[in-house]
Amino acid sequence: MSLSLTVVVLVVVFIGLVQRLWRIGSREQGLPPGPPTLPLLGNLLVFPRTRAHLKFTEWARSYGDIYSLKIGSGTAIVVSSPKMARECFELHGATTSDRPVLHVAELVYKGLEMPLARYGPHWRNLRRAAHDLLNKEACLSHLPIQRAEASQLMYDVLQQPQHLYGHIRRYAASVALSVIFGIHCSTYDNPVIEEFYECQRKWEHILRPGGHPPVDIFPILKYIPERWASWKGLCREVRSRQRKLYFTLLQNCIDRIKLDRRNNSFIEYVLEHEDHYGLTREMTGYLGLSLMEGGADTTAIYLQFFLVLMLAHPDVKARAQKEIDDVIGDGRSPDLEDIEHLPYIRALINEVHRCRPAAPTSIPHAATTDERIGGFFIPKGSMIFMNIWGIGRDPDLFEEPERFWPERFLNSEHGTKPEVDTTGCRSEIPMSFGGGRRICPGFNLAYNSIAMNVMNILWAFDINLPKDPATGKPIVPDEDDTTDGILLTPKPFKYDITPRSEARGDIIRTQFGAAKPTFELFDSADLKA
Ligand code: HEM
Repeated sequence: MSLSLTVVVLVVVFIGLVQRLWRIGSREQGLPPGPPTLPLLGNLLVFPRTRAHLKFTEWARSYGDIYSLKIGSGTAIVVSSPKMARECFELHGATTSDRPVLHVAELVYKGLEMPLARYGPHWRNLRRAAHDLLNKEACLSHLPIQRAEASQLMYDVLQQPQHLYGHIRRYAASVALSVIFGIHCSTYDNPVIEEFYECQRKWEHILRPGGHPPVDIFPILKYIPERWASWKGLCREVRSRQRKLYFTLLQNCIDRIKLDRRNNSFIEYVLEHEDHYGLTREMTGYLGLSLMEGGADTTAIYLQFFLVLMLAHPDVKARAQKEIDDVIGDGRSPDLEDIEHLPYIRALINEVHRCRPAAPTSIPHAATTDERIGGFFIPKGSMIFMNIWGIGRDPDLFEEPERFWPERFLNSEHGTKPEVDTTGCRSEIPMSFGGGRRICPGFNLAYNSIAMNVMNILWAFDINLPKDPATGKPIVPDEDDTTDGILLTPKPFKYDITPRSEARGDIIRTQFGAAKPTFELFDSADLKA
């Protein structure tokens, strides 16, 4: 080959390479529309690093209920209507139920935690076991401890109203610990509860924007030595602290079985049926961890938002309290069955879910094969977000979507405008629990906790805006003052909470006293304590 021919070949190869590289980051033929891309980077520079749900929702108004974002050569899909969510996660559930591989999650969980586990036999085994704990009938057997815990929450608020925030967090973690590991934690400063929330806090710190470099987009960053990568040390710390916590709780269950002192906790049951569920001991430990992580924070967040919304919307609170007074009165506190007779409070519960979903962009799913959804091409490996926040605020679906207005759920089962076609929506499960095969398995347990405590709080307490001592003006909480991340947690807020009557205070005290035998079963369960 002559020199000039070699040069021509090299130039052609070079141009070909440049063209290929240039195409990286651009939107492939057939993908859903989306914001304009840049060569190599795609939408990386505009991809929201904080409060992603707000930008996702703004883009949904421009690009529709399914749109795409390019992140380098990768693709993210955002789904923003109930109809598209159903098509994507239910009709195509066989191929859209995977999770994206996140390097930091691999370092902490090694693929064993259920919410982030890949779609496959390991996840299926965990999910099957979780279903046996959390299905509607199984949740009936958790009602005694849930009722006892709810009575403690009311009692704690009565005794120490200034620690409302901590009481709610204790309640949510202790219900999950009792049901899963058979351990009741009577105070917020209990070491198990403290360690649980501390591990959660550290994990959220790693996941926060800037908490680690974009290792999933630039895999070469994985090889940065640990002395220059503090996030790696933090991942190791979280992993070891979590293992210590959850495998100690697991050991407690093993010891109780050995001593024949079972208290019917879920993990005791799983330990005796590991073969049936196809679980190793390691997986059983991570099952307990997954359920704790999925169940405690989310329930606490819901109840905290409920209180913030009651403070900010006294008219709604007053209507809900009138309803509960008419049905329950002064002589007893509400019970779970009462919810059937309280349509306004049911509507209020749905409206809190709509306005303040705990996980506004859910946990991302991933596609295991090339798919066609909504008439568009969805490539294998795409990350798929369910934009729960955007769905709840779609003006085509909801009248005055920014308004906190429970009445919308009185007029229509789904809270949507009358002309909206809701065929196929799962009426019993609000969108804030995700969708498809990965839909939250804890819905029934969460629903019972939420219904009991919302009714109890409205019945027992008046929650009002406190006055600024300097100006005398009421301090209205900022509903948007939350942490940022997969979960949006309201920051501690100011409030005035008082019992609604002496008679109701007495009922709370009596009821808490009557709950003691239920707690005893779980209090004596911590063999190490
Ligand atoms: C208000 C309360 C709750 C909310 C808003 C909530 C919300 C969610 C959401 C949005 C997902 C992701 C669904 C998806 O990928 O499509 C999820 C998953 C999950 N939740 Fe919940 N959740 C709540 C309570 C609970 C409870 C009480 C438990 C268990 C005790 C629980 C355990 C889980 C687990 C294990 C997953 C992972 C499921 C999987 O990947 O297969 N959650 N939850």
